[in-house]
Amino acid sequence: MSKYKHHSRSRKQGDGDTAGSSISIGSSSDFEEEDNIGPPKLSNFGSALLAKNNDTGRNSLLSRLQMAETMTNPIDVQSRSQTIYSQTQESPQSSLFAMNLQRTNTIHDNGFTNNNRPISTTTVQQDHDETMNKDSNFSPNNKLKSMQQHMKEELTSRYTERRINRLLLSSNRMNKLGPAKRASSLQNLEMNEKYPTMMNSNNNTLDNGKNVHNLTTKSLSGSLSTNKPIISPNNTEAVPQNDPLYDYSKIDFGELNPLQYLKKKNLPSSELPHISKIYFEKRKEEIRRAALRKYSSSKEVLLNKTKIEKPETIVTNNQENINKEPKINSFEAVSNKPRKREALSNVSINKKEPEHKKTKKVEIQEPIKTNTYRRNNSIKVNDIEYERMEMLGRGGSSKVYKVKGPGNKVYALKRVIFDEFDETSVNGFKGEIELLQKLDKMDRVVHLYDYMMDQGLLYLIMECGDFDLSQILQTRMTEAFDSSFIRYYIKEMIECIKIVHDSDIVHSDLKPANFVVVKGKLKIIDFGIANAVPDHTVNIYRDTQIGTPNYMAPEALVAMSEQQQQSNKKNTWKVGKPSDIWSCGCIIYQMVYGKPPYANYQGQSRLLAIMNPDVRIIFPERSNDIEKTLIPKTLIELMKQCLIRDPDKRLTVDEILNCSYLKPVIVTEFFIKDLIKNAVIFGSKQKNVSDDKIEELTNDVLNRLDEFKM
Ligand SMILES: Nc1ncnc2c1ncn2[C@@H]1O[C@H](COP(=O)(O)OP(=O)(O)OP(=O)(O)O)[C@@H](O)[C@H]1O
Repeated sequence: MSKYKHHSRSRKQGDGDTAGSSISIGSSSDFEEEDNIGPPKLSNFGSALLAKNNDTGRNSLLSRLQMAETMTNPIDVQSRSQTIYSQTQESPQSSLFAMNLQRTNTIHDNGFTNNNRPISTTTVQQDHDETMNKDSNFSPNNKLKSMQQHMKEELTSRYTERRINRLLLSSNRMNKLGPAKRASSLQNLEMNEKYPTMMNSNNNTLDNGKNVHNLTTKSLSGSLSTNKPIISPNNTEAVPQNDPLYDYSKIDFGELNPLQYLKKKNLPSSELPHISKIYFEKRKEEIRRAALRKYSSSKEVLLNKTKIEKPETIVTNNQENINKEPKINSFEAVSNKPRKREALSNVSINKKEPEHKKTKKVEIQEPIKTNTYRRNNSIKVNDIEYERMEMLGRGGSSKVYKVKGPGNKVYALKRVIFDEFDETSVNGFKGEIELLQKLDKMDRVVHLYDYMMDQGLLYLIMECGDFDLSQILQTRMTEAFDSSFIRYYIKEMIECIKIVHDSDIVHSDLKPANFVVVKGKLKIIDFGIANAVPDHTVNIYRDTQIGTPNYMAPEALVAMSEQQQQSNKKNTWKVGKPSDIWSCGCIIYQMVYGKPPYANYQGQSRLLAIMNPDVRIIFPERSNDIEKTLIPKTLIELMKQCLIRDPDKRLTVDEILNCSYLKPVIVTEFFIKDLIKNAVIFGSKQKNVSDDKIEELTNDVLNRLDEFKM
């Protein structure tokens, strides 16, 4: 505020001064940039003093002397001197100007001379003459030139200092500039090299005198232009500036985080982003090394188990493998060649083997790194190129794409990311491939054409479906209850499960999304946590994954929860074919009422509700939609029979397929009339009809039904 006042005041005074109104020190092109970022400009009056009679627009004592000569009123002189005094408090240039005035011993801060004499033209002239006399070598012109030169240097020094200050504070921003801007910033820095002595002398005052940097001009510009380390005097360690070749191991953070390190080494806060970057680079490296160690040991274990033929490549290529990690977020594959046909021939499931001794036959083939293939939307799986068309869906750790293969044939490509170091998940996927292979000839299981497994990525090339059952149910949500639709899809679904159960496999994660319609037929697509049931065993114990809680059977959840409580035991739980029937019951329930039985419970309470026998499932008589259609009793009965808590009492797939809801008898009107007529005639002759007689009659009617079916 005061600055503004003085400034305007000097301007006003300068208004009457021809030089002051038109000349300013900032008018030179050299300083144009400073309009925005440089130090405050001199007042017009000060500018005039410095600039008048100088063709290049620079400072001139002559102008000051000339002005002093024109001043006849001492008060005028005093007020102008006060203005100068005020300026010395406000801006570096003004203070510089005052310094120069002091050097000449002519005008003192308060408008008085050193001897406390009021300033007058005579005083100025006198002092001037005295000065001239002290140094006989100094002609007035020489002195003026020398002063001009000195003031120019001082100004440049201050200007440079400010620039360096700013650059230090924004040095981290430099790194974010584009090449062009960075180059221009560096150009500005180059001038600093012209004044190394000045810069050295100003070093200690940088950064508000907090003694944080003490950089030399050379080290700064050098570091920024050549990416060499900045060296702090308090810090013997160097801070590399984006130097890719810099050995980060030189910096030892110890237990410190970047901020603590910064403080300990007394580095400026502007270095924090850079230090942090180095810190995280180091951390990343450490993690990589740890992963490498784990990778080596896991691979060794895996090799022993799966008898991989070329173990030496794993060991020798460890570093290489890590560097060539596939990018998991893109549709890219590390194209390896796992000799798929050989792998498939290895697939065989020995049902006789006890569960704990079961050996996985699908082997991970060592990658042959000659065949990497990436092109836009294309991917090669075992040397066959597929072009991505659209995404079909995604699962917990997978994405499924519709792709076009040789001869424009359409396939589903499932790309799964898994932890290659986690033996359980590796085995899980191998198990899924085995099951798909085992059921390959079956009509109700999606066909697996090819697969490729390597380095945490699994690719499955499968038969492509049009929709999955969850999508179908979703679109039906808004429509009224339709018994024919429900009957059709229950039948389709149970046909799929029958294939699985007949192969002594328990799926254990049945849900609508795991069925797709392929050319009008429902098929199972997913065997993520399925497993083969050993002979003569009803239930098997599964480890690893949990199914989808909405559709999970109570016994599976109870067993799992018991296992969890015994922390020393493995996290396993019991599933059997009846568990799949429960899941089917839940899916049928969703078809009828729009959501699975326990859908109204959320999270943990849903699991508890499923496990709790006191929480009974309600089977409303009418549908949930606006029409409130009466639900066929046979359908309600079917649901109830699937959702019995006792697994042994649940229906089997064959029983479901033969249930009266799925095998309804539709008769003609004539049949009903005939039946009633016969019943009345028979009743009129009989006083009482025994239960046995009714049973006999019923069977008779049923046996003749085929004749009367519509
Ligand atoms: N062969 C296929 N044809 C058409 N769509 C498919 C096919 N395979 C999968 N999808 C779609 O991709 C979705 C996810 O597939 P999938 O269930 O196999 O993944 P996932 O990782 O095993 O899922 P989750 O682990 O949740 O069961 C499916 O719900 C389906 O919509």
